[in-house]
Amino acid sequence: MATDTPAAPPPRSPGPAPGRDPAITLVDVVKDYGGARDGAAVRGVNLTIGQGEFFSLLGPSGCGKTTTLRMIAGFEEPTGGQILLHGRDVVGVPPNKRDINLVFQSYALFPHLSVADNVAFGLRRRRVPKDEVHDRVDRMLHTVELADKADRRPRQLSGGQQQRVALARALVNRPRALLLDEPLGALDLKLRQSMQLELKRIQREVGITFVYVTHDQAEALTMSDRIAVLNGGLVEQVGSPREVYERPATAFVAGFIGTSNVLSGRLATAGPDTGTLDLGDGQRVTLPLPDGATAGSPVELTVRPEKITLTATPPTGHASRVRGTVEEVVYLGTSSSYTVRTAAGAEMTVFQPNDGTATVTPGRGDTVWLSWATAHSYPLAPAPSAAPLPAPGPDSDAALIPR
Ligand SMILES: Nc1ncnc2c1ncn2[C@@H]1O[C@H](COP(=O)(O)OP(=O)(O)OP(=O)(O)O)[C@@H](O)[C@H]1O
Repeated sequence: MATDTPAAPPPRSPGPAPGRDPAITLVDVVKDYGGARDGAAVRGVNLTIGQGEFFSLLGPSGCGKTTTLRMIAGFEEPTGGQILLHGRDVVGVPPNKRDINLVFQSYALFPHLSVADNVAFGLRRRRVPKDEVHDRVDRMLHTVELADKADRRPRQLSGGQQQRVALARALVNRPRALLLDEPLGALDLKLRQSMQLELKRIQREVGITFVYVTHDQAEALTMSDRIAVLNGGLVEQVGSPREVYERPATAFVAGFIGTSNVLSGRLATAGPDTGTLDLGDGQRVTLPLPDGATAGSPVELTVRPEKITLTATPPTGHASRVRGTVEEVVYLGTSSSYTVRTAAGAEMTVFQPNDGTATVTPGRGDTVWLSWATAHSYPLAPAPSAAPLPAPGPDSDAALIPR
């Protein structure tokens, strides 16, 4: 890993989704519960979530996903920054006045009520006319494909079906946005995967903005229009699933989403569009030139394991080529994973499809060459840091709260 700062940050796509009006905007949002040894839970988050977008907050445990969601819902107040719902600042507005619904992992259905009555509950409480309640519940149960289970009690349903009732109950109120906090966390893998596609279909059908919290990168990639990757209370990148996977902005994003190889060094040559790291012995790594980088600049880059080709002899044609020794081979069915120690001492992972196209199938201890195209080297930016808090004034407590 480089100790110096790499040359230039790649774009982080922080703006609103193209072609959509903003539904939820977070401006420099901070949440400090106080007393935490490692600082605030949320340290300055800026996001614009578009109307009708399926937007995920993705990150490891403790990165601030739930806190961010609860602040949007109004169950927590930020200690700094602004939260706008459809352009209106809602800091201080109670949850039931925000036109937003929240769905949790625990379904909290009423056990003594039928499925239909569970879904109708909120509408009846708001004294919506009887016929309208009937129509809306009926339509919603069709949307979640539970029309034939309308008279059942929750305990007579599977976990996935109960979660769909919870979803129908939230959606029947026609909130302007639905916030979902790991709603599939309690389901087994197969059911979770089918519910992911189901949720996506329902979201598309109802057209409501979904903000979805998950620590599961595969889940976020499957369902989202865009993903915000959080780490330590800060957003490291916002982008489409393809963008965050193919063009991770930081080493954290590259490592958190899928498997990646991170390499670093100083540019031997730079320009006009390509930079080269010279590893000696005929080995080199080429990359698209980061903005402002010149010969001698430190760079950090990532390359995905499936973009790398293995050969027994030095390859021709590919811009990047590195020699190494195979340390581990794992057969994964559709592909094999190779762990390779490079001549420079770095550990790299390579995936090769088991479809007959691989030119070599080396074993442990074999010398191999790794090669890939320049475009598959992606330059990384340093991790973001929290915006500095304003210095407190000499006699003002309020100055301690950045707002
Ligand atoms: N009510 C609270 N009081 C004090 N600290 C809190 C409170 N709620 C959360 N935290 C702390 O804030 C940080 C972020 O928590 P948060 O629940 O937002 O993370 P998360 O990303 O949702 O994690 P997980 O995936 O484990 O739910 C953690 O360090 C957590 O311990």
